Amino acid sequence: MKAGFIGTGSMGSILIEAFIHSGAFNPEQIVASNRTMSKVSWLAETYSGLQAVHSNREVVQQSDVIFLCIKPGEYKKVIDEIKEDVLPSQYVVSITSPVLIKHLEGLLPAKISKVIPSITNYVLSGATLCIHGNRMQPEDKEWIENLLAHVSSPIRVSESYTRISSDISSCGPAFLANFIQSFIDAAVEVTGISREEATMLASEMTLGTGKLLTTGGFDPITLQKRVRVPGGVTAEGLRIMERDLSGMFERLIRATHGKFEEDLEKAELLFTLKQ
Ligand SMILES: NC(=O)C1=CN([C@@H]2O[C@H](COP(=O)(O)OP(=O)(O)OC[C@H]3O[C@@H](n4cnc5c(N)ncnc54)[C@H](O)[C@@H]3O)[C@@H](O)[C@H]2O)C=CC1
Ligand SMILES: O=C(O)[C@@H]1CCC=N1
Repeated sequence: MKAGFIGTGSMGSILIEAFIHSGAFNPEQIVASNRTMSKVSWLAETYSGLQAVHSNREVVQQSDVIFLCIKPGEYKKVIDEIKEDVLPSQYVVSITSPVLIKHLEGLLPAKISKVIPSITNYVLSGATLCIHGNRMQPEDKEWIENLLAHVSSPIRVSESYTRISSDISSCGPAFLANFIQSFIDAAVEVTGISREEATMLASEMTLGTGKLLTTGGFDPITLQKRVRVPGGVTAEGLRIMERDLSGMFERLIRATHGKFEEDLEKAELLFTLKQ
C-alpha cells in the first residue's frame, strides 16, 4: 500500500506527519509532491524513506490512495494534470469543502471520498469528516475510515452539512485558540500574571475540558451547571459572556457560510468551464 500526497502545505504535511507518527504508514509508503519543492523536500529529509517527487503525475502513478491537499482554486488545474493517470482501482481523497464529489467523479474514474481533516489530527485527535462518493463500496468506506482512525475519529457527515461540520471541527481550533488568546491577554493586562503562567493554565484547562466533553460524560450544559456555584464567581463571568457574546456565533456562521457560497460558485465555474 502506497499513499500519495499532492500539496504539502499546512494540512498536507500535518496529515503526512500524523500518519507516520501513528504508525499508519512508514515513510517508505509515502510519496509526495508540492508546487514549491522546498515544502516537500524537508519531509523527505526528516522522514528517511519518504519520497519527494517533482511531478503530481508521478505521485499518482506510484500510489494506491492519493490525498489532494491543495486549495479549492488549485483543484481543476491539478485534476486536469493527473486525470489520464488515475485508475478506477485507486482511491482519491479530497480534503476541501467547496469542491463537490460530483466535480471529482465527473473527471476522475477513481473511488472518491471527501475527507475534511483538522489541525487536531496532528496530535492524533479530533474528527475527520467523511463524505463518500458513489463508487465507494461498504468495504472501501471501511478501509478508508480504518486508515483515518489512526489519526482521528472519522465521522460521516452529509455533504450538505460540510460547511457547518467543518466550521466546528476544522475551523473550531482556530476559533477556540482566539478565545483563549483573548482570555490570556486580558489576564495579563488586568492582573499582571505572567503570560507564560496564564498560557500554561489556559492550555491545561482546555485539555481537561476537552476530556470532560469527550470521555468524561459531560455535555456543555451540565459542565457549566457544575462549575457555576450558586452565588459564586463563575456566574458573574458567565453573565458577562452571555451579554457580550450574544449573537456572535450566529454572525460567525453566517460569515463562513457566505464565503463558502462564493467558493462553491467559483468551484462550480472552474469545473463546468469547457476546455
Ligand atoms: N489548514 C487547515 O486547518 C485545514 C485545511 N483544509 C483544506 O486543506 C487544503 C489545503 O490547505 P492548507 O494546507 O492549509 O493550505 P496551504 O496553502 O498551506 O497548502 C497548499 C499547498 O498546495 C501547494 N500547491 C498549490 N498548487 C499546487 C500544484 N499545482 N501542485 C502541487 N502543489 C500545489 C502549495 O504550494 C501549498 O504548499 C484547503 O483546501 C483547505 O480548505 C481542510 C481542513 C483544515
Ligand atoms: O480556513 C480554511 O479555509 C480551512 C478550511 C477548514 C479550516 N481551514
